[in-house]
Amino acid sequence: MPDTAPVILSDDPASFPHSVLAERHPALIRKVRDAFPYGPGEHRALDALLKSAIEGAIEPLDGDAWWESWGVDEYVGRSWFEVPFLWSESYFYRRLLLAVGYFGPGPWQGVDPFRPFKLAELDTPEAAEEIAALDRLADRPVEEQRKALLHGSLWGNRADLGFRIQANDEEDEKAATPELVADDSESLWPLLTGGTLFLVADNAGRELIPDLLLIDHVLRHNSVDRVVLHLKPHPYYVSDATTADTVDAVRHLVTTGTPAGRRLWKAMADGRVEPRAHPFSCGPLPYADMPDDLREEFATADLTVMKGDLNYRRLVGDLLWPPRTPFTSPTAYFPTPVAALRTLKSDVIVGLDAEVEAALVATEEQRWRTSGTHALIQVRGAGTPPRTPAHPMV
Ligand SMILES: O=P(O)(O)OC[C@H]1O[C@](O)(CO)[C@@H](O)[C@@H]1O
Repeated sequence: MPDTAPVILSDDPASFPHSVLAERHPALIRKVRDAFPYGPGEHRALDALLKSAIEGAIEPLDGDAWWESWGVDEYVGRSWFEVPFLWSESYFYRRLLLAVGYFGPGPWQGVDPFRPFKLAELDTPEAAEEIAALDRLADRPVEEQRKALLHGSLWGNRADLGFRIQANDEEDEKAATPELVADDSESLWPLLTGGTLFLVADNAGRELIPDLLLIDHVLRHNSVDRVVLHLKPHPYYVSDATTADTVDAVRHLVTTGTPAGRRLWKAMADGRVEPRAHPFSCGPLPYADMPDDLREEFATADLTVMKGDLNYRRLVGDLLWPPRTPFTSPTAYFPTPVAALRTLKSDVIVGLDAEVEAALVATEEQRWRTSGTHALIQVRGAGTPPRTPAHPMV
């Protein structure tokens, strides 16, 4: 199997990355503009960002030491579409926050432009049903509870706990298994037998609620001593969870009378659930390039669970790997056993069986890669020696 693969760019107008930059980003600027009564200065900055993102070039982020270390100077002057997709998407969110004055100083400093969307998610009937389903789950055998909670966390807002509990085993297989293109969950549970779990969170709202319920479960039933919850230090990719979003989610569980809410609140107070927010979590690079302090921190985990599509891209590299590349290969550098729970929303994929890939291509051509209708649970246990892979820059 190859050690590396082509970096995903956005320069092909027929590609998924191109549509993200050319269509989703402008639509997001419109949404944010409509959600707040920003003043003329912010509107002008958003206009300038829109123009730059579509027809302009990468500009310096003056005085930003992190972004300088992440290669901004190297890309200045190049089209957003010609630099790695992973890099340009992150750069977009940085520029968006700058445009709305998030980093201040000024009246909009610290005002999360995505907060209204994240809060709205907590008040949906689907979120209420998911919490209600927990009561019904409480009487089930622990194995059934953990499977339902794992799948609730995996599918985030798509396949709720209600669905998992109501379906009997046969229906469950029929409805869920074909959607899972890889399922290493049997290797996951033995890794969750004690010590420290690092969970690298993805989205707030209806994804974070099941993540928190899973955390509560492994603290109670899997002898996990401590969970380090990696969050974003500031708003990112619209719905990514920050500490403030986590507090909103735990408070929501408490105010809806969910017993897990009180337990999680207490676990945060006594340090068994510890939020972390490293600047690299909003960086535009793969985890293979993480700084030494973060690598050393991850190395203290007994297991790291990466949630979501973006974390997957950063874990294996945002590269066009042959889909049958073993998951163990591009993750071998990671300092701990690592698991990915991800719905497929971008072109990157590794660890597929030949038959699974053939069936997906036969029925959907390449749409399965980005449609969000498939998911995976992939695990690399202990025993694969860490190494430093080559992640090419463009
Ligand atoms: O929330 P998730 O699962 O990380 O998904 C984010 C994904 O959405 C996209 O930004 C596309 O909209 C992908 O590029 C990215 O990987």
